[in-house]
Amino acid sequence: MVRRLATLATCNLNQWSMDFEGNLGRIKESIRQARARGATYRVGPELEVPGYGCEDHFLELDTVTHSWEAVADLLSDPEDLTRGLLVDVGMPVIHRGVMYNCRVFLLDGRVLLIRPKLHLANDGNYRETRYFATWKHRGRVEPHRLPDVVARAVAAREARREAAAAAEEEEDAVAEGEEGGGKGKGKGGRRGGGVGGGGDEQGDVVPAEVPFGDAVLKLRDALLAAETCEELFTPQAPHIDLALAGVEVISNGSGSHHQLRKLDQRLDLIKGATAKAGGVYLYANQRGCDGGRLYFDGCACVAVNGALVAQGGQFGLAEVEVVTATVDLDEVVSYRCSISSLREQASAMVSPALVELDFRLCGGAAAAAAAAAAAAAAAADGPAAAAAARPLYPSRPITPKVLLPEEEIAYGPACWLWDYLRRCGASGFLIPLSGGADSSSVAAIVGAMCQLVVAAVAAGDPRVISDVRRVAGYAPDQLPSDARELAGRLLSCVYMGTVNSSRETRERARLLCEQVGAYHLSLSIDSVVEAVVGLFAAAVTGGRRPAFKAHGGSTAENLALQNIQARLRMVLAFLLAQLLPWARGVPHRGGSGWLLVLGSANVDECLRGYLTKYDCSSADINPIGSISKTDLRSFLQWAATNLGYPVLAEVEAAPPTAELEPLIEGQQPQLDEIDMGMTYAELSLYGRLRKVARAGPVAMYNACAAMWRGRLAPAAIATKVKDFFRFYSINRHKATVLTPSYHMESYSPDDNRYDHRQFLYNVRWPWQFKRIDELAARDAAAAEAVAAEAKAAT
Ligand SMILES: Nc1ncnc2c1ncn2[C@@H]1O[C@H](COP(=O)(O)OP(=O)(O)OC[C@H]2O[C@@H]([n+]3cccc(C(=O)O)c3)[C@H](O)[C@@H]2O)[C@@H](O)[C@H]1O
Ligand SMILES: Nc1ncnc2c1ncn2[C@@H]1O[C@H](COP(=O)(O)OP(=O)(O)OP(=O)(O)O)[C@@H](O)[C@H]1O
Ligand SMILES: NC(=O)CC[C@H](N)C(=O)O
Repeated sequence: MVRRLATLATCNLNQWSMDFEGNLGRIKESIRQARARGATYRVGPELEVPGYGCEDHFLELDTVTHSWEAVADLLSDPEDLTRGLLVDVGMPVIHRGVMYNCRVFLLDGRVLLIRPKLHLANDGNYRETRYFATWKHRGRVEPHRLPDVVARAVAAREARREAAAAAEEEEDAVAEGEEGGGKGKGKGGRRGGGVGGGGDEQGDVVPAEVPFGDAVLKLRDALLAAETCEELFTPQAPHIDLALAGVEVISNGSGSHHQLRKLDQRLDLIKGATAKAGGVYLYANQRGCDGGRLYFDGCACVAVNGALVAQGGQFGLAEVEVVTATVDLDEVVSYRCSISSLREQASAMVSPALVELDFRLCGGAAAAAAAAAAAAAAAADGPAAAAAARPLYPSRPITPKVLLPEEEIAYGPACWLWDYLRRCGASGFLIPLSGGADSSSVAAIVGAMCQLVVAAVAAGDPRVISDVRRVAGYAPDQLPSDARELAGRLLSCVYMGTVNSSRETRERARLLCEQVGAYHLSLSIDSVVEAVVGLFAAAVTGGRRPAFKAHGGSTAENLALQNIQARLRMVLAFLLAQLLPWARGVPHRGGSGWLLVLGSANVDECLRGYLTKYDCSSADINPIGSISKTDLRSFLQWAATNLGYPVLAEVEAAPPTAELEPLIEGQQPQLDEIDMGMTYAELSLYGRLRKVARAGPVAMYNACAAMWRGRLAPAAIATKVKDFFRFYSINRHKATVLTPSYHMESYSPDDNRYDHRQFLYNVRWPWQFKRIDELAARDAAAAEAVAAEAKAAT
């Protein structure tokens, strides 16, 4: 018996919002790779044509027009990339005056079906309902008129193919005499029975209209349908009805961002989708920084009947990564038939809207053509590729690869930084490096980036090679082979010490630069601080100088003297970023280049406001702005060994300090957790309760009281919660100017895109705090009553 075996392709693409040319190039490359592996279906990420993160650009009609232009280019591509390969791309489409987030199915130079998204993503960083509507006419298909640019492209391809066929016939006639030259010879013999596809050899008129709706593609040998990203996450996910309706292949083109420890959830959903109802599930995703704070973390994969059979990388520098699996569609039928309850539900299912298509996923003419293309590519590529083109066997289940959180912290931000650097025109990074945990983590992440770049160069990635040559200024015959050498070109760090700095932090900063390979400067900025304070005293107070608390000054003086050190560091950092390349004589595209200033405030200090507004926490971008101190500390431990920067273990072990107040007997008196009045562990808890668990002050008191019952008195818990809300609200204004950060943590307080709240509060919270006090009194009385009862019982 002939099994229904099909090779199907999905991919991770590093798209860049609004870069239509680059995006189309990457889409084409993924199609080429899918063809070379003999695939008959290729699915790409959500909105891959314009890029997922276009945001309000989606409101510009240009964005839709350019997307169609790109599709037209793809359909009429001289390589005929859609011949014999069902291509499924993501783009916005306007239908009857409404914009939808769509999948567009292409085959043989034609558009076959446009499938709009049914459930939009609108939580956290997602705002899809701002641009798109959901498709509400479930199970219905309507005609959609294609724009002229597409109709013309279809016609141009038809004309080209007809001309080629005529030329071929003429050649055959000349070579073989009049008996040769049968029509359609060697073309696979498909004939159009459905909409759009399959009629290309019959000289059909170009269809100006195509079906639009949540239809299933009824192929000659399989049923195939799409769901899009968020739909997988919904309680009534479309894949359930699709599977019950007998759809064997379900694809999901996604634009899904990285968040620490999130991959597990995504894989569970994908495996769960096919474990319950059987089927083949193909997941495609964007990968990289597409121009904003999010990092899309790829992980394209294929699951069959609850087991993962292929998985692409989560982080990586390759712009195009195609993942293929060979699947046995009969295994899907067999799996489903074996579950009685599934049979019962499936038999009650009403048929979905179908779009018929004369095309086979398995073994048919298209597959043969694809296999021939694969064999040809293999022959050209040598024995390894030839092996890949041998007869089909179903892909076997694999163990899902899920990275440690420490690895996610290293490689997600490292890849985000690489995308940002190569796309923004800078020649490297500048880090104001204090030798503390935060800025050291950022330096280590840049080191990890250099390691990834060197590995990609060694693997021969042409894109990385050309990017690194351009950004780091290598000569045409030169390439980086050592991550430390590359770091010496791309990373400059500056320690800006004062009399309040310790020898230890200065030394750790120096050592870290040595281990990473970064260019290092160590400065004393006392004279600059002195100049500014001196100016203030001369101009404002007639020579009376502010003093630190340790020297008898007030709180206001003490804070002002700290903040001026911190803010001057920011000014110096930007000056150095502008002029260091010039000072070092580094050639960069005819000039001397400039550096991106990296910030390193972590999520907890932003939440509490424990930072000086517009000091070095203000930078161009911040790779760790939404990572908690707790996670950063385990990252440092991991990186000391795994990235090969041993000094990070010492950095991690040192108590966090701002080093802004005078040393007392050579010791640093200012420790973060004491200064803040709360620990980083507590802050992390408050952060999660506030944002993830949506707790207001009273709900947070109740949650903490439940957690800390018996360990802390209710009044003490009430004080902690009130302290947190007081500091949070006093400092909320700082969140409005946070440096754009890689978004990694669900409790990020990033005011700009993610955590939308007011920034002027009544910091006494009179209503809420009174309620907390009442609850604390009630809890204390209850605890006393329990204790009294227990005492009476003994
Ligand atoms: N509601 C409001 N809306 C808009 N702006 C408001 C505002 N309230 C104050 N402001 C402005 O903000 C200023 C106060 O903020 P800012 O100047 O930052 O000063 P501030 O928050 O008072 O002090 C900075 C704090 O961060 C600590 N620090 C400093 C350096 C490093 C580290 C560390 O991370 O280790 C910590 C330092 O010890 C101190 O506790 C005010 O002078 C005012 O200009
Ligand atoms: N002595 C210094 N030299 C260079 N940069 C410094 C110095 N002190 C602070 N900075 C910069 O200012 C930022 C904010 O300073 P802060 O004292 O708040 O450090 P932090 O957020 O605790 O970070 P870290 O753990 O890196 O010290 C630091 O992350 C660092 O980039
Ligand atoms: N683009 C989307 O639909 C993404 C939404 C989804 N919840 C995710 O984070 O992956």
